[in-house]
Amino acid sequence: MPTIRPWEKYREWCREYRSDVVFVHLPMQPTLILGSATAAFDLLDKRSNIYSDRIVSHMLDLMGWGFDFVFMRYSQRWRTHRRMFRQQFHQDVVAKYRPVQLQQARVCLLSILTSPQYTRKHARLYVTSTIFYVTYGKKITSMDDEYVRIAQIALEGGSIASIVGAFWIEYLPILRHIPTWVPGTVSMKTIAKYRPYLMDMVNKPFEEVKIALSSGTATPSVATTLLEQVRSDHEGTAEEAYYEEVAKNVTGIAYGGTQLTTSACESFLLAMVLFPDIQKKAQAELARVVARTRLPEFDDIDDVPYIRALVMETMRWMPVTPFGVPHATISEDEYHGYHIPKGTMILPNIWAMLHDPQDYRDPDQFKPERFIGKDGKMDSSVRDPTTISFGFGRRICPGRHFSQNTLSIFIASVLHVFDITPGVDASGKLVVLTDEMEGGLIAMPRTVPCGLKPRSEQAAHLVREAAADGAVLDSLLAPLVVTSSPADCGT
Ligand code: HEM
Repeated sequence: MPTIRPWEKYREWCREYRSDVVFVHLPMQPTLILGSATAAFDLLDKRSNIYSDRIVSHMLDLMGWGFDFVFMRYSQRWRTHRRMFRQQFHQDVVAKYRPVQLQQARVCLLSILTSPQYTRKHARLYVTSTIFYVTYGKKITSMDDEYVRIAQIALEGGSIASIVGAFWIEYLPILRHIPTWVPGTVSMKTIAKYRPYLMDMVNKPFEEVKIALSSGTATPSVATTLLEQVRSDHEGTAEEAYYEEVAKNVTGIAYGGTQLTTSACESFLLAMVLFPDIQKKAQAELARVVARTRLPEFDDIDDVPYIRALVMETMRWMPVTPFGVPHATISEDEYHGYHIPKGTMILPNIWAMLHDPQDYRDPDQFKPERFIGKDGKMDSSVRDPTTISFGFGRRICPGRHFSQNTLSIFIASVLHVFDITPGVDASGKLVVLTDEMEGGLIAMPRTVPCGLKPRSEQAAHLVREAAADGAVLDSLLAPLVVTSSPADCGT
């Protein structure tokens, strides 16, 4: 199986065989690639009762990812985890996290104003600090924070372990018994390297919240809500330990989504430089609706259709999970005359679906206009890319509402305050940007601009004022203190 930008190869195969489904005979792993939205909806949505399983990955399992219901088999254990997670992140609940998202977006504006050459780092910090605050009530002021570093390394391990076809252990599980000192045991060495970080990522912050809760000093968060709920429902029962573990697991999962949301923020920044006319149009809408005398709020988003379309186009143009998370069949099936065996891995080629010229003309162009009708309102006849980019059926991303809010307020805030240009690298050369993506399960733009300049003195003043007048209150306010790390301009 291709391991570098596999989504492009998968599309090639579908074109070569003139089919929107292509069957690949991997050793011991029948695999079906879905190349069109129709095939994905037909199978993963309409037949979700048999298409909602996951393939057991020996790499992920041995690394410790069994806690994460993203990778769990379709089972009662998965249902319990998903239900508990959903209680904290469904559409109506996520509105309560908006003040944190807004506050962090403004901290991010101040950081960009102070050191635009670190824009990529600031965007990462924005998404990360938001999720850490919401899940653990923990304030994160730097990407050098111990917990952030642990989580980043753990996720790097997850991303590497999930590359389809990259590790022999998936096909020869017996390899797990070969000691790591034997030359060539890449799988076991990779597992041994990342597992300790994963354990710390899940356990450490949760244990901290538990201690704080017992001493009455915990900041309200998803973790405290879940712990209190477990205590009220199960204290003293045989199930208490089990539900507490579920609470720990679902809280630990949320950080996984930060990589994806960060990638989406980065794609937006890149698109604004590669398509400068779109940037100007979006800024004009914000100037008209929000006016230059204040910063955007969540309530403004309903009144700026072009910005909403721009958020949708960001999710379409550079999908951050280009082939989603593979599903698996629970029983055998038939589709368009093809026999699909039980246990088949299903790879939805999300990237190809979102670049299908039949649904999205000139798919490589960044054109929010495609989602807006002649009346200036959202055109519901054009397929909303978020019905694809967040996956399908019973496994659809349960963090999507939270993530969309994080992305929308970032986009509106940055565009209202800054002109986005390529920027210069450490040697003073203009950054050369490309629309290439890199990564595996999670993809990101290879280059990100860092030339963000305040649109006016008034815009810069608004950002400083928001910081000074207490709209953003505490130490979170401090713009990222950049120490010795090199500028992350471009890459
Ligand atoms: C741009 C941001 C995001 C994108 C594009 C995205 C996309 C996806 C996709 C494609 C899946 C697999 C769905 C399937 O199996 O068909 C998924 C699953 C999941 N996502 Fe997201 N996601 C994002 C952000 C988040 C965030 C912020 C969170 C947490 C707050 C989150 C939590 C989850 C969880 C828990 C699952 C597993 C669902 C299951 O297997 O039942 N995601 N996401």
